[in-house]
Amino acid sequence: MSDIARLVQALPKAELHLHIEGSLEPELMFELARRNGIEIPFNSVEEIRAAYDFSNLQDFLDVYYVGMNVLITEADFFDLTWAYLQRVDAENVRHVEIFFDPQGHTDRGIAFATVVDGITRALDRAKSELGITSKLILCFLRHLSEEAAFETLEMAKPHLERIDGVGLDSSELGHPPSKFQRVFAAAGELGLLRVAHAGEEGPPEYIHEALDLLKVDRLDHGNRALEDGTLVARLGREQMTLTVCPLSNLRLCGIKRLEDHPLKRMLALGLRATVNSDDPAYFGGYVNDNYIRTAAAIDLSADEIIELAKNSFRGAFLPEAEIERHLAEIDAVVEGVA
Ligand code: HPA
Ligand SMILES: [Zn+2]
Repeated sequence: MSDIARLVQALPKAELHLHIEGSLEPELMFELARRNGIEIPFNSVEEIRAAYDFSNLQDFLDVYYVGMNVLITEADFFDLTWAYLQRVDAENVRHVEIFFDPQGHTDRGIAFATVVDGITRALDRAKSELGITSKLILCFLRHLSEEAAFETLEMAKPHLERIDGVGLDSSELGHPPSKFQRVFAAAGELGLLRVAHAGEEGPPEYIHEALDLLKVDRLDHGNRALEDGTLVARLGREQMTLTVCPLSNLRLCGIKRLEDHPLKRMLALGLRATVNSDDPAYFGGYVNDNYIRTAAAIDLSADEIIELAKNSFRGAFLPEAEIERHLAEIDAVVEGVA
């Protein structure tokens, strides 16, 4: 193992940008298709992997929504989530904030409760057996209507004890945050935290809207903020956490080569950037791979890697004392490694 890989493995980390449906590995997709008698347009695990050659976000989403059709029962959602949690436990991830896309399921006739019950059963087991803490974030699909988002928020109401926040994902271009201003306001009144994907493919204006209209507590991606100096200054001043996903950016062609990734520049500009996997089964790497491959490509120093791990806790929706405890753990690990 390289020195970088050893450091990344040793550091306690939080993952703040993970779509649980995007952790569906081809092997499990195949198994669930068989278990549930669902037809998928692939004949083998190799054929599934070969289809993961995307040229933009929409290209990926088209495959992602087909993949999630195999998720039917509470046990399926449990198995999916538990597989992810075991995987990141081995990478020394101590806290996760997981997105789920209820509309991808309820629109296929799956009960909202089936989805939440399966996911939360795995999260509870991770807490008791692995010591991994978690938050759960309901994402609205932005290519669908405001009305559909309100219906989804209504379905969530009996489950608010288990849902910590709302987010906004799916096709960004043509679906600005402003479309969801009212539903985010309603979610805020219910005491939910707010995040949104913005600036992944969309222009800086969408990031301004996420901040000003959706009143987000954290920003997902945010890469295109770098095109707008005023926005960069504001994000730095407010210490807004950006959940950056380098391998996702590469696979969805936001950058041509990982060497072109702006993560180092973001840190140098004083932005609170974090490293995350987004949809690890589709983008070729879990969180540690994102750290290690990016560090090698853009020459991140040990101090920058440590700062990224610290930022993952600073940006987490955890009580201040918990954050401080995780930061102290990182300091202790660094002392030990040094
Ligand atoms: O990377 C993503 N971007 C937008 N929506 C998504 N839904 C799952 N993954 C993504
Ligand atoms: Zn995402």
